[in-house]
Amino acid sequence: MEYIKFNEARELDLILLGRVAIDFNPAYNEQVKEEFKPLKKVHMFEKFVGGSPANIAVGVTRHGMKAGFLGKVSDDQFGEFVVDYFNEQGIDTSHITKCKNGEKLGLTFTEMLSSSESSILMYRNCIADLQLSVEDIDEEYIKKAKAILISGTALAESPSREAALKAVMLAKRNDVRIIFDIDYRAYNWKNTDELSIYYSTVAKEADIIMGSREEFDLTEKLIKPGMTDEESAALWQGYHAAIVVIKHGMKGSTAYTRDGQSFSIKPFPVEARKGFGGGDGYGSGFLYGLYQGWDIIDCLEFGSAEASMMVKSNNCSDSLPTPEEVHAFIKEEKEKFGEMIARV
Ligand SMILES: Nc1ncnc2c1ncn2[C@@H]1O[C@H](COP(=O)(O)OP(=O)(O)O)[C@@H](O)[C@H]1O
Ligand SMILES: O=C(O)C[C@@H](O)[C@H](O)C(=O)COP(=O)(O)O
Repeated sequence: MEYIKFNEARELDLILLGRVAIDFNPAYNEQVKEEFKPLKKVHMFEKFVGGSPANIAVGVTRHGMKAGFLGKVSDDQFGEFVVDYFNEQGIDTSHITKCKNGEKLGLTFTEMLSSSESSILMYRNCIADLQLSVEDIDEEYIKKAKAILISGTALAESPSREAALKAVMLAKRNDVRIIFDIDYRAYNWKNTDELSIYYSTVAKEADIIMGSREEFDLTEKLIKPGMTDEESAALWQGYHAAIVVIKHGMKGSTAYTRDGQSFSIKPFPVEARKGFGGGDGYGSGFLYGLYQGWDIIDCLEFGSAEASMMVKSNNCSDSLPTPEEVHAFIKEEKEKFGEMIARV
């Protein structure tokens, strides 16, 4: 069954709007192998493009999809690094603009303490990505896409907040599907009421909503706190959502479809290097499957496999796999652990 219809005539599969940053992760390669250790003890870091929507842009592009990015970068070498990297990947950068008042890209230092403990130290003062403004949102560009993905971080502050809401409104009137990745990062928000106001505004318009249980709780705070997954899915499907994906970390995740069905998947067991990057691998893989017209359970399996591959890796962007690599990973895991390893 087809749950979502994309306008096939559109040149871009997906425009992603929001956060792009720089990740500095403890170096880990054949020459320099930093073991798990506290951040203060790390001597060498590797630099990667980071930030959830930027990572998903890389992920879907590795899968052969055509993506564009709507965002703001710093007017310095880190900004150039992002644009160069995106160009090398084949991401359309025509609507990435430079900040004019010295705002800087966010810097993220990831601490990897053990396979189940990781955290991030963020430098986000005078931040570039939240400078995206309504002038940057061009209707002609939005019209080129089958769908737009809004990352919740973009709603944290003005002017980015209005830019994201404008993009949603223009998508709506131009037959562009809206994907809302709640992408909650506490450090961006002043209080949880604001968060519920803006998250729920976008969730009401979205065709697909993806988030963790905690993220749905935050979104629903001023509507009806304490809902079950089934109640949340029904709430958003009462607006526009055709698919609501609710994640419970290592316990697995479920996609609720508008016809009242639900499909669940578990993570593939791996030795994780960090918790970050799982959500972006999951999003990239799930959306790829959906664009291929696969059954929802296959989209979920693909997303879950890609998530597991990403938590195992040392970064959240550069290691995003090709479809062939994800298929090979799934095959290997099934040979080791059985056909139903991730399926519930
Ligand atoms: N330690 C792990 N091992 C395998 N898969 C994992 C692990 N941690 C997370 N994942 C996968 O990554 C997905 C997204 O992780 P989650 O923590 O829910 O989101 P986010 O990365 O957005 O915070 C999970 O649904 C799961 O499939
Ligand atoms: O920007 C961040 O919050 C952390 C980054 O290190 C990372 O690039 C990221 O965004 C990971 O997102 P996730 O896949 O949702 O964990």
